[in-house]
Amino acid sequence: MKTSIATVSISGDFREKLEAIAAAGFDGIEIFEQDFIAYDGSPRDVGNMIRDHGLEISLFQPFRDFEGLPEPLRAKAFDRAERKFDLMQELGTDLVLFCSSCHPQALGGIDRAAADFRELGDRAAARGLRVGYEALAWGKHVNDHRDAWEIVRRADHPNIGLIVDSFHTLGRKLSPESIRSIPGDKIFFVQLADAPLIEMDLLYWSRHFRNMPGEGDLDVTGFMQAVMAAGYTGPVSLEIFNDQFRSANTRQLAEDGYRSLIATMDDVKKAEPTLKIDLPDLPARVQPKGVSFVEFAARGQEADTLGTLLTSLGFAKAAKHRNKDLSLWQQGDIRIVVNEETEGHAAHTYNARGTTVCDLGIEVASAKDVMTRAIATGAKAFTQPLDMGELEIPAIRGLSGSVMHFLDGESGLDQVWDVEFVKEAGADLVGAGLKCIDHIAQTMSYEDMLSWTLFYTSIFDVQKSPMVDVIDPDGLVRSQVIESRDGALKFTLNGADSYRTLAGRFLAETFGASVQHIAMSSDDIFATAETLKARGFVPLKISDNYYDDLKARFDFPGGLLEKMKEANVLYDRDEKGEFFQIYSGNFAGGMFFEILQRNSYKGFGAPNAPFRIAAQKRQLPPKGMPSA
Ligand SMILES: O=C(O)c1ccc(O)c(O)c1
Ligand SMILES: [Mg+2]
Repeated sequence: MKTSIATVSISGDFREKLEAIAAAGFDGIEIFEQDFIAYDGSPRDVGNMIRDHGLEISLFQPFRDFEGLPEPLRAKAFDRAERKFDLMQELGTDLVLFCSSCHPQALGGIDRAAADFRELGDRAAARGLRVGYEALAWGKHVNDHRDAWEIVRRADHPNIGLIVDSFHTLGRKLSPESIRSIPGDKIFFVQLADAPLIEMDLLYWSRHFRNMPGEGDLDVTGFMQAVMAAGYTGPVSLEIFNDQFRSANTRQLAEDGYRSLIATMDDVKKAEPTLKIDLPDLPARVQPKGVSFVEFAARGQEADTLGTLLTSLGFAKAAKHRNKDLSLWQQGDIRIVVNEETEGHAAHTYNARGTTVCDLGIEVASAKDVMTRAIATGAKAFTQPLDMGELEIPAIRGLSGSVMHFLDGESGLDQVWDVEFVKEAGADLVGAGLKCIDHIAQTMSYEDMLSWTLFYTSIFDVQKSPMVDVIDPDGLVRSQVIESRDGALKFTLNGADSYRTLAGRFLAETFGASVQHIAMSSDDIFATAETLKARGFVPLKISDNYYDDLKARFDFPGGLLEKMKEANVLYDRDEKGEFFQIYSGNFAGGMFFEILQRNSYKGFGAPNAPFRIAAQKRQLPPKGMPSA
């Protein structure tokens, strides 16, 4: 299976785009004419530059407003086509996309359009070129792939074929099923794009909001099943118009594109195993079992401060690594590793960002399967030299330099704590009732949210929630939940637009670190609060106004509101149950811990977020001063 991507899909100048597209693993590109025109180089040089990157030109596009014109416009359109045929031959590509006409003087009529394409087919054939016809969702007379196919069918010319584009079909809510009955060899090319479901003008939606398959709400997999069932054997190409992508990181976008294409085609293959798809068999998305460990990079005084905070939270230093400067802090099923090494990945992370989370360990059924799937979808394996007796725990680089390890029972990797660590004698493992990690909150720039979501949803069997807005006194933060079906693994992704928000300040102060807070669950938050108080833990102080408002919104059994106020507990309720939260103060440039109790409640306390953020901001030093 050949993969391709339209140059308009990603940011950068022409050369940067090519480098990123080639590095991400694509076989070819669609040259979007504007990108070519903006480039200062001859068509031959451009063609050679593309081939020097190991890429082929799978398509040249778009040619607009061709069919159905009255004379003399018609003759002019053919002349224009001949000029572009010249260009294609210089570039070295044999396929061009003609999109359905939006010309105000275009006359309708399927047979008129078919006749135009038949004549065009003769002219293309004389040069060994092929023309594909695409119905734009907003075309003047042709805006449905079924009509475009009827024109191609009646043109009845070997050099004239159809181009289908998932956006134009699915965006108009047309069923892709009719594509199944088109002869596969008459489909010359297929373009894929997803989009979030937003009610708006089709053209505007298409030109500004398309995104990578899997990032939006359209059934791109179902569309592609129909195309493959037709017997299509050509390249599968991405064509994304997105305002945000035009300014985002070029390499990241190209990697996202490749990841989305492979994951989508794998979905197509799994949904309809009888289809012929030339793609290696991949393990299915992996069912995560939970967070095995969270590793902080810290050093000296900062490591001591973190240790003091962990102690006040009920953790005990349970073990030390045999060879390395790693401490294991434990409580219930929660493991926090503090890495004070001065060489290697944690040390690099510490040097760049200060105390921060440098690694996550995820428990899975098969580490081998998750690695195979992650690597096939473009993730890079991460390795470090091992000392004697150390286990090789498979790992990949996540986004923004983070590292994710996979531990399983299958290969005994979950025994690492007994194999590599030595228990500390007399560690107080009674704790404060914290049982397990409920969720991990990652802060990122808003433009990186789709990349992270795609990263998780293409590897793990997880669902994404709709995005919600969280109001910070200094801006908006967008929040999205990524959650496994049974809730064993939950991430909340927070996207900051402005550096003035709490999330944005964290990004600025930690140079783009990712994990900002870790939420841990208790079965009895008030008992936990008592123990924590005795251990010297200082909760985030919540305003009295908050409790007055709670009193107005909910009926509480006698004494509960007072207990919450006393312990600075935040509260929420949904149709399933109740939710209690306590926050720690900030440490290390804006990180914090959350303690929570869920009584069947499914959410994350979103209504409390603005008040929690405001309280956290009161703790910060004045703007412009570094935080503790
Ligand atoms: O928005 C457009 O004009 C446009 C052009 C070419 C395409 O292939 C397409 O899907 C849309
Ligand atoms: Mg298209």
